[in-house]
Amino acid sequence: MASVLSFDDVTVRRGGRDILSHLTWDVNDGERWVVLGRNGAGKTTLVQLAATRLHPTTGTVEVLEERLGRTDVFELRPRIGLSSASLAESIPGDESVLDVVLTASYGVTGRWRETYEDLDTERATALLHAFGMGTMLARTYGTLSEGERKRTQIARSLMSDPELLLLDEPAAGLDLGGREELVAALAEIAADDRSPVLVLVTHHVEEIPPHFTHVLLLRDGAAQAAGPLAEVLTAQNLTATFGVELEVTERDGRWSARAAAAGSRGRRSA
Ligand SMILES: Nc1ncnc2c1ncn2[C@@H]1O[C@H](COP(=O)(O)OP(=O)(O)OP(=O)(O)O)[C@@H](O)[C@H]1O
Repeated sequence: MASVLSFDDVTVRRGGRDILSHLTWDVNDGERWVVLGRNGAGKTTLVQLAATRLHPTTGTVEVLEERLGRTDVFELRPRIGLSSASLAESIPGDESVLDVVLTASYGVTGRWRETYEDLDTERATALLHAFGMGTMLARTYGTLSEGERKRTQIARSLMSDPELLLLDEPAAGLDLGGREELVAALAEIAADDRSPVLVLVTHHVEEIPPHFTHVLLLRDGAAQAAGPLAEVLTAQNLTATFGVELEVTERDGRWSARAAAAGSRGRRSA
């Protein structure tokens, strides 16, 4: 099975603190991972490493079998789809929806003098249709609702037909209907053998789409637990990860979690 991500004893130090600490994590072809952890656990830092936007302070990171520090990241980046808040912030408000997606072919945000083939335009249009944005191709990004922006960002992240797709909190800011539409769209991608390897960062187990296979639980920059969803997403592991006594249930591939009843509700451990 081909390795897609391989983190070996990875530490990232910032401001005198280890924000990722001795993390070892392997993602292989065909897998669909969820990364869960409370605020500040290091999830976005992990995505930045996987997206080749950041190098580890110590340890090694291999992305698509290329080792960071020994490879040209600009050649690697088109093979990786990324949807994140920091990338979204770099999209100009006056960019058309079609161009937001089209410009991913060159890994840029903001159309300038690049030339695009008809095939690129057709692919961008098809992706926007697939994410329910087909009637808004000419709208400017700045005029979209949060849900429409999120769908445009995901269409963009698929434009280069990536081998690895990183989605950092794609459901943040969506209403219930928007979240459910997104979860359904991601479930469809996850179920398709031709889809890239997926890594989805979230705070909420309710946002885990069906057909996801593995979970990494991060706490204080370290792996609390990692492995197949059904084995790892237990009340005990979630409680340790979030520092609150939690109960977890699964039905038809969807998960939910709530504070455990009787006495322990809302209590945080150190
Ligand atoms: N450049 C930096 N200098 C100092 N601290 C940093 C820097 N970047 C991130 N951090 C800290 O590292 C920790 C992990 O940040 P990160 O954004 O990876 O967490 P996260 O799990 O994505 O959090 P959230 O769920 O709140 O988005 C946080 O405490 C953050 O304040």
